[in-house]
This record gives sequence, C-alpha cells and structure tokens, in this order.
Amino acid sequence: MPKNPASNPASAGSSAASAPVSAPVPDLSTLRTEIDRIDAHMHALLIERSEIIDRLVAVKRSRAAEGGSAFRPAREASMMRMIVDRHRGILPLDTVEGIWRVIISTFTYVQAPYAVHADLASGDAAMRDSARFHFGFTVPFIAHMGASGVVAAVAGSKGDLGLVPAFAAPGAGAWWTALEGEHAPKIIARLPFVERADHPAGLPVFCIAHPVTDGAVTEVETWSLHVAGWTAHAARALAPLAEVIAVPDRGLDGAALLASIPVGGAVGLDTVLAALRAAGASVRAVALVGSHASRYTHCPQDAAQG
Ligand SMILES: C=C(O[C@@H]1C=C(C(=O)O)C=C[C@H]1O)C(=O)O
Repeated sequence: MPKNPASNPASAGSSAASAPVSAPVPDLSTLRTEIDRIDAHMHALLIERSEIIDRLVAVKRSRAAEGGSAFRPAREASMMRMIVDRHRGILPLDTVEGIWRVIISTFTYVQAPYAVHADLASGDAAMRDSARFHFGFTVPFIAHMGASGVVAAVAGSKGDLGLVPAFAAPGAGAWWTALEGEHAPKIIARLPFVERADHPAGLPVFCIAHPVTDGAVTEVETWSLHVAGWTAHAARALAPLAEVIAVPDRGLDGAALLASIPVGGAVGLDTVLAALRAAGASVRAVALVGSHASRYTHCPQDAAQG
C-alpha cells in the first residue's frame, strides 16, 4: 500500500516537505493483480469452508435427534446479526447480507438437499425476491397459491422449508391451524433475520419446517388461539400486547388468531389470554405452533456512530 508522505521519516524535514507531494498513482494492472489475489483468496476460503461443512455433516448425522433438514434457525439468526453488525466500508450492506444468505443457504443445501415452497397468493414479486435473497438460486423454488399448499408440501417432505406471509394477507385463512398437531410443521424463523426500513427483500415472512429438534430458537413464541366473542373491542385490547393475525373462524363472532409473543418479556401468553377474557372474549383452544428469533433491527445511524 502506498505510504502517506507525511508519515514517512525519510521525507520529514527535507526541503521537499514544504512542496505539495501527491501520492503515486498505482497503475491499473497493479490494482487488478491485487483484485485477482483477493478473489483467489476468497475462493480458496470458500473451498476451505466447504471442507469444514463436510466434517460438520458427519457430526450432525451422528446425533440421535437429527431431523430431515440441516437448517439451524438459531445459528443462522446469530450469524446474520454478527455479519451485519461488523460490516464497514462502501460495499452496500444489502450486498453483504445477500452474499452470506446465499453462502449459508447453499451450504445447508449441500448438507441435505431441500426445496423452498413459497405462498405467492399475495403477490409473486415480493415473495420470490424474499425466497431468492434468503435461499439463492441453487435451492429449488416451488410456487404455491395459498399458505395451506405450502404447509401441506412441507408436511409431506423430508426437510423442505415453506415461506408464508407474516401478516394478514387477504383471503389467506387460518393456515397456521394446520401447524397445531404435535408432528405437524412449525414456524421456525421469521425473515428477514435483520430488519431495516429499506431492506431489498423486506417482506415479513414466516419460515415453516418440520419441528426443529436441534438448533431451535425460542425467543418469540407463535401461538394459535381459537376465540369466541371476537369483537373490535377485543382486537383493540390485544393490539398493544402482541403482534396478532386474526381471521374469522367458526361462526359469526369466532376468530382464529396467530399471536407472536416474546418469551421472558413483560407480556406473556397469560397476559394475552387475560386481556381477551377482560374484553369479553372466551378462549376455546390454545396451541404452540412455533417459535423464532427476536426481531432484530439494524439502524444505519447507530452503525455509523459505533
Ligand atoms: C453449518 C451448519 O448448517 C447450516 C449451514 C450454516 C452455514 O453454512 O454456516 C449455518 C447454519 C445451518 O443452517 C451448522 O449447523 O452450523
């Protein structure tokens, strides 16, 4: 790297020190040689990473509790946070995040092949962007028109993942009730792992898979609630307590809710149930249908100051 002339002892105090000295301009081919060296190094590191993954497959297979998918939501959420937090420089964060999503998802795929099933019923483009951003192009993408088809496809697979909107999509129905059985698929992640206002694949999405026996993350639990006496008053009572998706269910005043409740926070499931009862609703059934990492928001200002 060219030295700053001001810090070069050889030039200090000489008559040339008072004249402006411009740094020597490196020639293009020298810079390109540097880039080739860095590219070869990065490629060698990816090959080295794949050798470690080979060894990791053997360790994972030897574990009794091993399921069909190699996807480990807790590990992936923490890796993505670390990557985003340590990023510096002019390369856009979106690019860095996207590169690592493809690296991690593809290494997961080479451990145990899987497909990603996505519900395109509320719009093709945003969901497809999310699937490709988070899982790349090597992992097969399978489109479905409706969340129920996604849940059924995941249930019938060995280790596939499903992507379903994490918001009240018009006409979607209470798809999460299909996750209630002990052996039914569960919500295992919420994407993107790192949220920000201008995320290029920022559609809020639940990732569904067979119950994760190893590497699950339970920072936020997702509960399916069947409620009678669901009114605007009950909806208003819940709004400040939990993130809720509600759809009509069984009769005029019934509703099926999917409530996301942080574990260990001020508001637990009991608080939500008490608020429903206080608002005149009765809770007929409750089932845990998954969990995911806490929502994590990246603030560009904080990163710049840090
Ligand atoms: C490597 C692992 O398997 C998967 C692939 C990962 C990766 O490539 O870094 C990380 C988490 C898992 O989803 C692991 O379990 O550590």
